Amino acid sequence: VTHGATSGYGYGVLGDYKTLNTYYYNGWYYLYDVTKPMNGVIETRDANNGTTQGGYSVDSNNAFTSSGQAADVDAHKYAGIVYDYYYNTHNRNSFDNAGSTIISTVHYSTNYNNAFWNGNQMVYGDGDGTTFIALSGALDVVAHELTHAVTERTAGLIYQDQSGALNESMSDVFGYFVEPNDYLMGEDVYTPGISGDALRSISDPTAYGQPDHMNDYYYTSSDNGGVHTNSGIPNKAAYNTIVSIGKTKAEKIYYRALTVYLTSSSDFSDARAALLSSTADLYGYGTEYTAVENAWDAVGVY
Ligand SMILES: O=C(O)[C@H](CCc1ccccc1)CC1(C(=O)N[C@@H](Cc2c[nH]c3ccccc23)C(=O)O)CCCC1
Ligand SMILES: [Ca+2]
Ligand SMILES: [Zn+2]
Repeated sequence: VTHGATSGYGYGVLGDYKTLNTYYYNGWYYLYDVTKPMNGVIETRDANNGTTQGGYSVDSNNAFTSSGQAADVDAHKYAGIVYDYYYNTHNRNSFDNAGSTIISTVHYSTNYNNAFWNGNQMVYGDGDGTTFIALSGALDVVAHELTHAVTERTAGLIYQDQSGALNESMSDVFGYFVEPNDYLMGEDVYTPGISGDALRSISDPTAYGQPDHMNDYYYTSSDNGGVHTNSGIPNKAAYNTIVSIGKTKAEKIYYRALTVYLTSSSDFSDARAALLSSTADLYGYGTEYTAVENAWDAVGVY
């Protein structure tokens, strides 16, 4: 066979073994996944501590087992898991619902304690080893970043003030829906020397300095009007909703609100209305509807 889909394996950022959808071509194995429906492709690249998109992550024997490959392994595996979540749960084919290739670049810059969606692709730093380890090592972070792409292609929530905090919240909330084993964000890659902490918590935003009520909205000019702080308020409302109606119904109303009702300038009150409309569409005006009303009442958003 000259080229084609292959199955490889590797070790992730936390040293865990995982199988990989790779692609063989001309003597090299690529982190290039062509197994998704409707030709959705996932490709992973390596910036080699530079700040370019980098070249394809490749290996000579389809075993991505070196320490330098761990970030590549997780970025690739987790992007595939997030693709599968959106396709299987919401029938969405990639971030644009048109099967666009999902591109990740790892080893971005040096000691880079962050990750981002740059409008075209995901980019992950390695962390400095104290504040963070390689950020693609957390499935909820990967889901957070890819959800920015979904939001951009749907509601288009402007990344400023309340619409920006909603944008942030959607990424944290879908980060939970993809990785529902805790209500924390980023715990797997944050402060390796400290256990049990995280970047944020949707069950208790105040644990990490975020407000969980409109009375404590943080007015600031930094961070696009405090989008990573004020997201605590809609995050808490989402937690309240999840606890009362369950994940399966909650993720349906959130996806419908994001793709049908929310717009670029939606504020918190618009989000309440969007979620209530979505709930009514899907489940009527019964217990689920009341639960969503209560969830937002509790954070002071009407
Ligand atoms: O996607 C996002 O919202 C964040 C993107 C941040 C960014 C934006 C523009 C250019 C570069 C970086 C990245 C994440 C984030 O929430 N970052 C926060 C918290 C944070 C991470 N690393 C930091 C270093 C210093 C200060 C704050 C941070 C932020 O940038 O505020 C999301 C999940 C994990 C990292
Ligand atoms: Ca988590
Ligand atoms: Zn974000």
